[in-house]
Amino acid sequence: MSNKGTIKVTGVSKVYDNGVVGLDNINLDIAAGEFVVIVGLSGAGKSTLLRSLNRLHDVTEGSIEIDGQDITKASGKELRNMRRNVAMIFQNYNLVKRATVSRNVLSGRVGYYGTWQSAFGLFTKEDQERAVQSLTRVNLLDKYYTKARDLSGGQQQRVGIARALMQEPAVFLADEPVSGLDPKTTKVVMGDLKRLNEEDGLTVIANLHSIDLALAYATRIVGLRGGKLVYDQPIENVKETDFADIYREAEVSR
Ligand SMILES: Nc1ncnc2c1ncn2[C@@H]1O[C@H](COP(=O)(O)OP(=O)(O)OP(=O)(O)O)[C@@H](O)[C@H]1O
Repeated sequence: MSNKGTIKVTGVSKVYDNGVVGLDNINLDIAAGEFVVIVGLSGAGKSTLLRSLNRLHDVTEGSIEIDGQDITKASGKELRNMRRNVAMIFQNYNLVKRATVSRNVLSGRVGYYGTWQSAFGLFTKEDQERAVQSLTRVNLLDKYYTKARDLSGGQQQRVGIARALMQEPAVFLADEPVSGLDPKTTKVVMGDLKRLNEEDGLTVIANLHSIDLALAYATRIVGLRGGKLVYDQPIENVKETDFADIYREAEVSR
């Protein structure tokens, strides 16, 4: 089996410019195809960890190997290639609201094009076909020509998933992907993520606020508190009572 989709976080700390410690010496080894849910109080460092994994921001210390390559040291073309491999969906979807669904989905492909090609929207036939396939996988092909702003929140998030799929990633980061969605829509979005995880072997790492969702979808649960990793167990070992400790206030005020 290839190691596509493995992540090795070693001694990672992140101190923001204002001195706030976002992450404090995180060590984490994730195998390809895991569905890791990160839980913890607001401010525990969950988003900081996700944003470090695709280098949306730099870390202060430590290394993050994706498929054996350290993304914290990569630059230029190498970094662009690594970023393609690590797709992300966001709490607020980050779609271009006035653009069509197809245009939003195709934009997931820009990492494969030069600047001028993507500026003029010169996407190849293959990529247009790829967009059709991505939308089909989230069951939204009928919205191909619809403007993103005319979709419900759940549909917008699924467009976000289709857009992320265009990168052909091995790793899928989901930063609170279902907050604000009703229970039924939440199930559809989480179901899409789980299906991609199981069918394509995508490594999924999701920040979630709901313990029930964490228990329902994760193969492994990681707990953060005050920027530190305080819990890391495969789902078989997780007891509901474990969460009380993860959700305890961090002792050190930051
Ligand atoms: N850009 C920033 N500049 C300074 N401090 C920041 C920045 N982003 C986050 N922080 C701080 O870093 C810590 C971790 O924040 P982070 O957003 O990672 O937490 P979180 O667990 O994702 O919280 P939430 O569940 O509310 O999204 C918090 O103390 C936060 O205030």
